[in-house]
Parts: sequence; C-alpha cells; structure tokens
Amino acid sequence: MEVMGSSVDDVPLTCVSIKRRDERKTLSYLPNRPPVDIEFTDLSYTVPQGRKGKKIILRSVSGLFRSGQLTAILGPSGAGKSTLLNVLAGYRYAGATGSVLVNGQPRNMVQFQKMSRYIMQQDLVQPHLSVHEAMRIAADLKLGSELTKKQKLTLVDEIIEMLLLVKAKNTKTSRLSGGERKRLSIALELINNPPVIFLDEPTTGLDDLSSSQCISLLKMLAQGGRTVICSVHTPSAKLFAMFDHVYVVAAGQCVFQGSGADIVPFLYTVGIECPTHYNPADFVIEVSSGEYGDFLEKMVAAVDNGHCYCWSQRYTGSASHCKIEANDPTEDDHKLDFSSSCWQQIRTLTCRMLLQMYRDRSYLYLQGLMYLFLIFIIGSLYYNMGFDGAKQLYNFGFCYTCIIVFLYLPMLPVLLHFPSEVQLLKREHFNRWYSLRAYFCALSIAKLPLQIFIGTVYVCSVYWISNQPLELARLCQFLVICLLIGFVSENLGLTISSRLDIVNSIFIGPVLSVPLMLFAVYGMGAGTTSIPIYMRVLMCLSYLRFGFEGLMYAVYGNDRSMMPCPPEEIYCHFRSPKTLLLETGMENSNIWVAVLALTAYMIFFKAMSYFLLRWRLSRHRDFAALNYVGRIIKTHFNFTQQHK
Ligand SMILES: Nc1ncnc2c1ncn2[C@@H]1O[C@H](COP(=O)(O)OP(=O)(O)OP(=O)(O)O)[C@@H](O)[C@H]1O
Repeated sequence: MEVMGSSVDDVPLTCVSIKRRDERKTLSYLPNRPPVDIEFTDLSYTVPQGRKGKKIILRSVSGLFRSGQLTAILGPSGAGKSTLLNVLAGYRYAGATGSVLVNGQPRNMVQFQKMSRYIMQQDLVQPHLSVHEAMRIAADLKLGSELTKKQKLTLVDEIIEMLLLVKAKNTKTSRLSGGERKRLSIALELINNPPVIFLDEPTTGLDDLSSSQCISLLKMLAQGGRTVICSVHTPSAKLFAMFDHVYVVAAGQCVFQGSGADIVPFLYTVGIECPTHYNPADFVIEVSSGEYGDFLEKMVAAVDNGHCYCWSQRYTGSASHCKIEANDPTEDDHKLDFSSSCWQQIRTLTCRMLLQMYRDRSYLYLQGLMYLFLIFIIGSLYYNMGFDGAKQLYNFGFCYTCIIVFLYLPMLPVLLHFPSEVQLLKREHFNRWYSLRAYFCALSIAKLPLQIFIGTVYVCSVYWISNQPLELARLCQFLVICLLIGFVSENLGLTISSRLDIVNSIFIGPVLSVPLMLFAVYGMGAGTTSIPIYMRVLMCLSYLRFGFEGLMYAVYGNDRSMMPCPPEEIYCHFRSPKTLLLETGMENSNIWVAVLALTAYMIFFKAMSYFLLRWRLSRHRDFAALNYVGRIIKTHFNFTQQHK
C-alpha cells in the first residue's frame, strides 16, 4: 500500500460529490444567536483506574470547530470520540486538562452550557406524550413568556415540518421509529435555537435513508450558522461527502483534521494509497486502527495532533499549520438564561407529570388493584377485631401491618421508576430545559394527589372493616400518620434511587427496610430501662417507630374507654387500652411527637435526595467528598456497572 515519491496531485479522489437541495429554511420567532467557534488546545482526559492508576483517554489533542460547518468526529471504536464530545460539550470535564476557547475566549462553562445542546446517543424522550405534546411542553419550558402561546405553536409546527415529523405529529413517543425518535430529539433541542449542537452518533441504529435524512438536516442546521459537531461510526461515502469538516481520532490522538476530500491526499502523503472506489471514511478508520501497518505516529505528526486546523493538499510537509482565525468574542451577546421563571417551570413540569401519570393507565390500574387486594386481605384477617377486648394483640398486629403497607407501597414504585427517569432528567437538565429546584418541586407536587387519594381510600376501608373506634378525630389521626409514613417512605425511595440504578435500588431499598421494621418494634414490652442507650438511639432512627407510636395513640390513646369482651372469655387482659399501651412501652406516646418526627424525616429525606441528585447532575468537583465515596461504592459494592 505504501506509495513513495508520487505527487499529491496524482492521487485519485474517491469522495462522492453530491448535489444537495437547498434546504435552508427560516423559522419564525426563533431568537437570533451569534456564531460560535470552538477551539481546543492540548486537551487531555484521564480517568482514575484501580487504586492509584490512571487511564489516559485523550492525549493532548487540539482542533477548531467552526460555526456554519457540519463537523464529523470519526475514528475506530474506543478511539475517544464520545469522550472528546463529552469534554467539549462540558458533559464530563473533571479530569480534563488543556484549554477550550469559545470565540477566542476561555470557555466559561456556565455561559457555554447556555449556548450549547448535547444530543446523546440514546434517544431518551418523555414517555406517554405525543410528538406535538412533547414539543409544546418543551417550548413552554424553554421559551417561557418570551413568545405568546400562538407564536410558540407556530414555531413548534414549523420545526415539526422542517424535521419531517408531520405524519408522526400525534404519535406517542414510545411508538416512533428510530429515525423519527432521533429527529424528535433534535427537534426538541432546536426550540430555542442553540448556536452549538453536539450529537453523539446520531446515525447509529438508523437505516441508510434515515441516516441520510438526519445528516442532511444537520447540514441544513449548520448552514443556518450553527456549529454542529457529531461523532459518527463509519459513514457511507454519500454521508461522508456531506460533512464540511472531518476530525479523525485514533488512540486518543488526532490523526487528521480538515475537509473530507483531503483525506485521500493526506493519506498519500503519509505513505498509504486509498484504493479507487473505496470509501475514504472507511479507509481512514482502517488505517487509524492499524490494519495496514503502523501509520499512527506519522499521521499524528502530519497534523501536529490537531494543531493543524485544516490539513489541505496545498500544504504538504508535516505539521503544516493552516490556522484559521476564530470569530470575534461574542460571549456577552449570549443572553441565554432560562426564559421561563421558576414558577412557570414548576407549573409546566407538574402538568407534564400529571398528564403522564394519567396516560399510564395500566400502572394506575395495577396500583389500584394492589391496594384493593390489600384491603381485601387485611380486612379479612383483622375483620371486626378493633372493638373486641380479647383481640387487642391481633389489633396491635393490624397497626403494624398498616405501617408495613405504607413503607413498601409508596417506596417500591419509586425504586423501579426513578432511576430511568433520572436519565431523562440528566439530559433535560444538562440542556437547560429547567432548574433542578423546579423539577424537584414539580415531582413533589405531582405525586401528592394520587398518594393522598389512594392512601385515604385504603385507610378508611381497613379502619372501618376492622372496626376501629368510629370517632372522626381518631380516624383523622390514623390517616395522617399513615400518609406521613407513606411520604417518608417515598422520599427514602427517592434518596436511594437518585444515586443508584434500578438493580441496586431495588436491592438496597428492601434491605434497608428490614432494620427499620425491626427497630419499629424492638424492645416492646421490655421497658425502657433495660434497653441500652445506643439501642434506644437506633430505635429513634427508625421513622416507622414514630409512626407506630402515632397509630397506637390514635387507636388507644386519649383516654379511650374500656372495650367490651365476649361473654365466653374468662379473662380479657387488654380490654383496657391503657394496659396495652403500658405493656408495649407506649404509654407516653403522643400524636404531635409522631407527626413532628415523621415530618422531620420527610424533610430530611427530601433534602437528601435533592442533594444526591445535584451531585449526580454536577459535572465538576463541587462534591469532592461525595465523589470519593461514590467512587468507592461503585468500585467495590456496585452490583451492576451499567449506570454512569
Ligand atoms: N470512565 C471510564 N473509565 C475507564 N475507561 C473509560 C471510561 N470512559 C471511557 N473509557 C475508555 O476510553 C476509551 C474511549 O472511549 P469512547 O467512548 O470515547 O470511545 P469511542 O471512540 O466513542 O468508541 P465507540 O465508537 O465504540 O463508541 C475506550 O477504550 C473506553 O473503554
């Protein structure tokens, strides 16, 4: 393959030249954004490996990605394409060194995040919504009151038309084809016209036609003045010809940068000839992965590891620096803060969550059926025992059962659902759809109505079937305590699943519940003096204990009168409610203490889940200690290694 002594001009160019339709379309109401050039110099990225080791993924690469150009990052698998994209987009930059300049100025991460959007490889889109609904909600979140409702609808319709989604406008996102889903992901990010768009492998999983549509669309966006950068896996010759700028990575280094048409002459200068009719994209990847011998060093040297911003056949010798001037600094022009207020975000997100809950009927029915099943089982087991002086130990069990129900039923759905929701949250939050605070408030509000309704139906039913004292005050106290236990459990579930994936969450949640249940009843009947102080502290750590005391107070406290005993019973030890409270050590229980303690636990777990989520969403070292603990847990105790 090596060709020595031939002139570059002799090299046949095999890139296909394709005549493109002029697809430049204008969108009404899109805010104008100034052009943005991204220049990076000596960028390195390492990840910790093993006890003290490090793995170098990017090795001092440089480059320039200009506005108005569609840039492709190519390279063999594992070369570092996604990593380069992640570092440039700012999705991961702890561990990166080197400089990234935005229009010639050092990148201000907060500013840059406002002007760039990152469309990741997995097309995560909100479930249970149609394309039009998803777009409308995204417009409400991203544009706030910047545009009127009518203008937003016009803009949404225009983007839907531009991205060839008209036929799928009313289709649910879960039923979209791969190509439609990819186009929807792009459409959602186009709403507030970001000047910089990063895409990780936008054509993976698409057929030739969909890939071609997708790249044409990106080309059109770039022609509109945006900086569009995407990593691509072995594009066809037709797709390859659509890219304005090609950046090839191999083993974490830059082996070519410039126009796609220059790849063949470039390879020729390093001593390897591309066979006629061979796709240059395939060929450069094969050469980079060492299939034709070791040309890596020569290629890296020829483009000076990316310092040569645009290799061209006009420049022959190695390290030819065909520098291009970047745009003038225009960062101040980017007034890209959230257009919607926090309150607008909360309202839109709450509506979205409620709509999704309503649409997820199968889950609603399943939840309703589960509660009905429990009402039936618990109602049958404890039927009419609440007012029978001889059955009060059974009734004690009834109260305990209610606690277990309100421990598991609100917690398990969260452990199952939330880890996958966090993936969506990560994408939307990174692309600045809304603030975490707004999301968290909406999450807390949207879950309330169903939980209160279903909990009330359950409590009233079992309370009545088991014949507990029919006094409104006692019923209300019982209900409030049960609902509060449910809220705490739900927030405990959020705390667990905000940092772990589904498998780990579903394991940790029930395991953590065991000590909580044990300490809820530990030492009952033994009297407080015989229980060591540390055990009493541990007992207080179980919010279920406070809940249990609250329920017992609701049923037996507040001077409840003696209960009748069936005539066949000779001795009814617990017919006096005070006796039961005394023997279980709950004679001093107080409803207010229970309510306050449960509320404090609820706030604690809510705050914990909020901070854990913030930590998960943060890409820098704000939470150094937590990051260290997280790394230890991931390395040594993780049951799956799937989540990032
Ligand atoms: N957090 C990490 N810890 C250890 N190794 C990592 C980590 N992230 C990436 N790598 C390694 O870095 C290399 C580059 O990964 P990257 O995902 O950037 O490759 P890629 O070029 O996008 O590959 P592909 O085309 O197959 O997606 C791979 O060998 C990968 O295993």
